[in-house]
Amino acid sequence: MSVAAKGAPLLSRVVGYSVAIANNAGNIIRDIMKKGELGIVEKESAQDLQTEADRAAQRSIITALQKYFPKSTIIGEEGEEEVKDLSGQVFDPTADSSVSGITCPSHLTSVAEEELVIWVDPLDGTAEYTQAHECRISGHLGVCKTLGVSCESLLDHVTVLIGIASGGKAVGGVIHQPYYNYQNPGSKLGRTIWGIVGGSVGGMPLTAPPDGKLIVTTTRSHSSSTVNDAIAALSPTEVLRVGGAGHKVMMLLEGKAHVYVFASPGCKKWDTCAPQAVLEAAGGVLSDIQGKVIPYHASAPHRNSTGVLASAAGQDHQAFLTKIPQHVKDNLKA
Ligand SMILES: O=P(O)(O)O[C@H]1[C@H](O)[C@@H](O)[C@H](OP(=O)(O)O)[C@@H](O)[C@H]1O
Ligand SMILES: [Mg+2]
Ligand SMILES: [Mg+2]
Ligand SMILES: [Mg+2]
Repeated sequence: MSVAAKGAPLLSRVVGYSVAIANNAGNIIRDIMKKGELGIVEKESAQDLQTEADRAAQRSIITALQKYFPKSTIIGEEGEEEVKDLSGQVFDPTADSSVSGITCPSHLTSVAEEELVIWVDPLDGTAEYTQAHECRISGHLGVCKTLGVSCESLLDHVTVLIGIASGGKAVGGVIHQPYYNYQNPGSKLGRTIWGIVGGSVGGMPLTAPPDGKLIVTTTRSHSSSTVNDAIAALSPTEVLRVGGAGHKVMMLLEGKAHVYVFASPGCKKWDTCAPQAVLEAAGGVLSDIQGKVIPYHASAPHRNSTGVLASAAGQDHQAFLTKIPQHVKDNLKA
């Protein structure tokens, strides 16, 4: 059923419109990088930056969601003030009928707008976005001398996250990756995956990670002894250190990693709500490092102070949890 269809469940419409809204935010993010005026400001620290792309993407996402779902509660990473200066333009998602096949499980078909809490991360991977920009203005080509990876590849860590919660649970989500396909100049950039837990998932093919290996994906910029102890306890065959909470979960969905381990209080509800919903729609699991469900009520603390553990579909999440050392779990108390 098309999301525009009158009888479509509200949750299906929110997911369907959010795909178009996230794709539009991806255009804004790419345009600002192209113009090269990022307007970088520090938030809590020099490691916690915000760019004009974060602000403009958030304005476009939240004003559109507010217009079409005014009774829902919308929480964006970049706070209230970043939404105020409206240029009067509100993106219209209803014209985009590219999304089809969204199915909603019976227990979610009657969810009311007032029950929805929408967690928005307008640009996940700001550090990688700004580093790629720095590389460009300093004329780096190919492998970046300071980073040891190709500067352009950092752009692949950037995602736009729109997560939908009902009853404090992640139930729907959209992950847009604006620089997907950057390796093929001239090709269409960007891809978007969406899902409803217990319903359908779509937008990109799902691939299981390889047998006979255990590939862990984790932080590239917030390591600690606790983070590394948790990783070592799983005896991985490979560790991929990358940016972006959304990007790490995409790696689980496309078979590049078996598990995402982040034994640190670094990420927030807007980093995990959308990835959790899409991952669980695809058969995976996301919990905190103790194995507890992450709450997404409007009044939930924004910080995920007890870490993140996410397993690809078909992996034994409980077995991973059992291997996490007790001192790691003790270090990450709520
Ligand atoms: O939206 P941003 O601020 O880029 O989100 C951050 C997360 O908050 C942070 O936890 C992630 O840290 P790691 O790279 O160490 O996983 C960062 O990548 C972004 O997702
Ligand atoms: Mg984020
Ligand atoms: Mg962000
Ligand atoms: Mg941020």
